[in-house]
Amino acid sequence: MDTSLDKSSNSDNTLEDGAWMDSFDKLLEPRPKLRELNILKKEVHASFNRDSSVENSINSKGSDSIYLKPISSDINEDKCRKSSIISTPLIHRGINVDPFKCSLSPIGAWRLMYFGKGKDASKEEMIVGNQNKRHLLGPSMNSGIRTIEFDESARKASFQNLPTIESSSNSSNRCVRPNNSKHVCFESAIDNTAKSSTGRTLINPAYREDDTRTDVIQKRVPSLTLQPGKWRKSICLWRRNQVTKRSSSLARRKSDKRNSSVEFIGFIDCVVGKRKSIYLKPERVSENLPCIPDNEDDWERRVLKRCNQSFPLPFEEQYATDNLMYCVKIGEGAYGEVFLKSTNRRKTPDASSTVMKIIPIEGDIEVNGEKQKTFEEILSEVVISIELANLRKEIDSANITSGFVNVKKIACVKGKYPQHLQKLWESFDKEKGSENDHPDIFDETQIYIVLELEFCGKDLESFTFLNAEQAYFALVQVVLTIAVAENAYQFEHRDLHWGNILILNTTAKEVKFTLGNQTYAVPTKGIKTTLIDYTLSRMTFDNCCHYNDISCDEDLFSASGDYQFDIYRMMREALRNNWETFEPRTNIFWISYIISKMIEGVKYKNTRTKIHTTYYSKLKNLFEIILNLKSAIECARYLLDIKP
Ligand SMILES: Nc1ncnc2c1ncn2[C@@H]1O[C@H](COP(=O)(O)OP(=O)(O)OP(=O)(O)O)[C@@H](O)[C@H]1O
Repeated sequence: MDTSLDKSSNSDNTLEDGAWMDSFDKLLEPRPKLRELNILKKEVHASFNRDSSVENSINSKGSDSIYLKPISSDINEDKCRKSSIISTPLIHRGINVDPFKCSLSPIGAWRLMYFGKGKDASKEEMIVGNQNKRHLLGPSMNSGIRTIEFDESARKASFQNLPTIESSSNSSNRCVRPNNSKHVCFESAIDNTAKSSTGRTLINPAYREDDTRTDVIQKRVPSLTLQPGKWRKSICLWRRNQVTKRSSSLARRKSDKRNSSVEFIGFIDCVVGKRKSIYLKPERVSENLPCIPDNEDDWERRVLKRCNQSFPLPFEEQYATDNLMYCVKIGEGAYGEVFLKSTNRRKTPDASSTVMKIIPIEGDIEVNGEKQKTFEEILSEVVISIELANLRKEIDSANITSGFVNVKKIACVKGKYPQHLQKLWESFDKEKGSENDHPDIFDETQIYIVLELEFCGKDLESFTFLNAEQAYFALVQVVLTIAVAENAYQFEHRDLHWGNILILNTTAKEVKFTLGNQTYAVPTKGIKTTLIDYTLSRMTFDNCCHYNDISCDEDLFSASGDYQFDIYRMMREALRNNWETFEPRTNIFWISYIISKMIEGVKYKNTRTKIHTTYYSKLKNLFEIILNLKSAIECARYLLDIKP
């Protein structure tokens, strides 16, 4: 085997495909077929040995890797680098160049068998391409070979319900292929740990083998590696990328008579689930009826009522330049744009600033690769946002909290995107790069919902705590906030990752909560926490259950890269994939995740003090028992030491 590389004579310092193979290897070689399918990147190069493929997979920065890169950080990649390297580094083999340009390993995470064998080979590859588990082609962060068996009925089920993948950890690692089923073998993991962003590992007692809850873990096969925190945009981008690849590859294959019968199954229709609202009145529960008749005008009327309007107002007038003197774009989602309106010339955000989320709705054109939301779909988000914000108003004196983001105003506007907002969009694009469509795509008929929210500070991921005591009391605030909403509205947040907990410094000494008519004052320790983003949330309001049906979102349930992605699977298991069900344990799962982040993940200024050590131990002890609790209310009682 010739491993020599002449850097000077060839800028592409890679071996010829197949250079490392002997004749037997060549017989079994699946890669040309994979490349044809566009499953494997064309620029994947042969590795020196099988295990070095992991290096191959992590040395690329530029290619369209299955690792979804954050806009601003490489944490995920670094973490993979730390945890996945299993081979001899090139340097130890006396090679001082980096011949590997790809980020997707040809061998490492997958051990594909039965490719390229006999007449049926191409057919079989198509079926692999058809699997909803297509993204399993990613390098696993963990080790251990699993045998995965796909047959036709299992494949269908995988679109509807729980994963169809069965663990065969007790059986041999070899696949045996009966005539009528398709088998794919690849490396995967049964990961019973919570991984920190620093790459260290927290073992959660709930994941021990003897616990029935390990079913959750046994069933899942992590594959799509996501950046911890905000996942929606990454998953959307990844899906768009996959769809583009697949449609061009499908077009190619359609022109190929031999394979013309093979079709891909669409999979981008369920990006963040489907928002639903159903009646819970006893006589209507069994019918699962929508809260209001399926009449488009009625949905619009309801949204407008929530906006205190009877028709959409002109966008340009409502958000005129004069009202937006100190405005800047601060973020974006697949749903739309986020601007910050400050009250001072320096545009420094404070509690008087307003965050404006501008969401185009009802239009025919796709925005950021997505269909626009309808009045029907936006209604329940509007209702949840308003009612949770109203919990601060003491309307219901039994349950009071200011822990949910305050909604200053919701407006429904119509027209072209105002020029000055377009300019702010362009400045953001220039400085940070936007993945969204330019807002000049909207014409005068476009309708938008503008959510004006109180500015609530930095998210948990970027905040630096003084010490663990401050973090502990932040946790108490979060738990009480959820507990109050749980009590008032059977609320479950369902997506409480560290990007959705905001923290602002405060001079107030304490923050009050009323939970079931009892008022508690929690020390702030100088900070106030606020929860945002109810896209996946569930609540019962006015006999109506508002929830997001993500039962078919296989990609989200297959994601890995952080304990966060186990939580989606744990919720699915607890809810038996019926997302309208009230199951307050989902709140406990997220509290467990937040504690894990406070133990490993968040930043602390002073870690050498006694107070830090004391509260750090408290967090660790709490992490040990948290999954034994059944609701945020029970957790609040536990933290406040209240007897039930
Ligand atoms: N009330 C608020 N105060 C301060 N910052 C906010 C507030 N609401 C949102 N942000 C910030 O604005 C940015 C966009 O937030 P948002 O939650 O709407 O988008 P996202 O969650 O990234 O999108 P998606 O819902 O698609 O995941 C984030 O950086 C978030 O921290």
